[in-house]
Amino acid sequence: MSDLRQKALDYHQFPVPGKTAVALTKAASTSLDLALAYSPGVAEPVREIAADAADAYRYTNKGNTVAVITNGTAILGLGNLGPLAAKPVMEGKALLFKRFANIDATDIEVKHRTNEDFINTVEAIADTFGGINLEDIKAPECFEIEQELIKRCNIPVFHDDQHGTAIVTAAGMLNALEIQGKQIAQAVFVCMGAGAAAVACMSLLVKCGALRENIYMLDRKGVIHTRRTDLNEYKSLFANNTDKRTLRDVIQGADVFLGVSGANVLSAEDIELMAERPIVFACSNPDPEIKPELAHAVRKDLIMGTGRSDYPNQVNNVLCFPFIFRGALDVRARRINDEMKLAAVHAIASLAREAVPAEVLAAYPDVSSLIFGPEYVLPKPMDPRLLPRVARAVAKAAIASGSAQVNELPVDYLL
Ligand SMILES: O=C([O-])CC(=O)C(=O)O
Ligand SMILES: [Mg+2]
Repeated sequence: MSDLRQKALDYHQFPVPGKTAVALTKAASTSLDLALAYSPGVAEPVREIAADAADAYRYTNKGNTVAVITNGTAILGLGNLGPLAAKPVMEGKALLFKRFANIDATDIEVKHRTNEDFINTVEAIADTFGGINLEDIKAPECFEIEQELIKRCNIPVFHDDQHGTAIVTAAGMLNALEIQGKQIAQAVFVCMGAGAAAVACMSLLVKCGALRENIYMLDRKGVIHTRRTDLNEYKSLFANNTDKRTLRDVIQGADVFLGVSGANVLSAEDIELMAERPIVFACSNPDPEIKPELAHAVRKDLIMGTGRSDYPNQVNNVLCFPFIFRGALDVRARRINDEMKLAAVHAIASLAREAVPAEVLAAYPDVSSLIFGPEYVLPKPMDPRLLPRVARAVAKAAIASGSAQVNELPVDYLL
């Protein structure tokens, strides 16, 4: 592990500090180039945009940019370490936007006093960009911040830790349920954790057909039930009218455990109590709610996913955010709505059912085969089919649902 630590620090430090830089897309060698790029030529697009704001998409980089914005209050699973400490993660998201979807992302770390200050700051700069990816903002503030910014901005605002995570979780869950021979409307879910990812995952699974009364969500105080008086409005959405109070009470007979909480909170004895053919997504990073080795030792009929890249079935929002923004930007979507999110879920899920090209296998030399089944319920991040499939599905859904401002895709779009 200390080897990885030094490698990671060196990776970030050399040959230049950080992970991203600005590149020019136009010639800037001659005096004519400069006369076009800057004074006097630059005045022409200025006049066009002043007359019609939509021309910003035509004459500037707006339509291919995303701002990755945080306040550093919930950095990965590391906690509230402040905006500056979040910068490597935000640069990392920018790297992934560029690497997987050729989107130019800018990281922005905001220091603020009140939530209103944060919202005002983001609103004030939003028109610069084609979209806003909110990242690593703690619950429950993240809910209000996102909802308010969606209202105030004309571009998509998407809290990745809620919806990116939820979309990938739902895609993997639909596949895992099918492999285990379970119907989503009959499945009993235990969700350990009640933060941004938990609320978003369970809300999206309800939209995919899960029944609210079959969901038991737990926070630090235990099961979230209708007689609790300490719940915020987001947790209240999942208050179950039940006498069950503890993880042990609800895990008995459960079909699914989703962990978005902390390390080692699920025991082997808990897993033994689950229904036949259970599904466990233990997504806490870096240490899951239960180690896969321990879970498999007690249940041979289990499908297991984690947030980690060194086990099968990695549930990580990188399978979603570059591609959902690609599709949204390409049709100038005003919002990322439920139709677009569900289109992403189904595009990601269906890709895992198809044969994997040799280049994907080559990118994962440690795995011998990637065939739809208990060890492969989600595509791999390096799968080049993710970009065209997910972006196309999202763009089409944006057009069909009335969120797009460009209502036709080129016939060869992303082919
Ligand atoms: O960065 C990741 O790997 C996933 C993520 O958004 C988080 O943990 O906050
Ligand atoms: Mg995050």
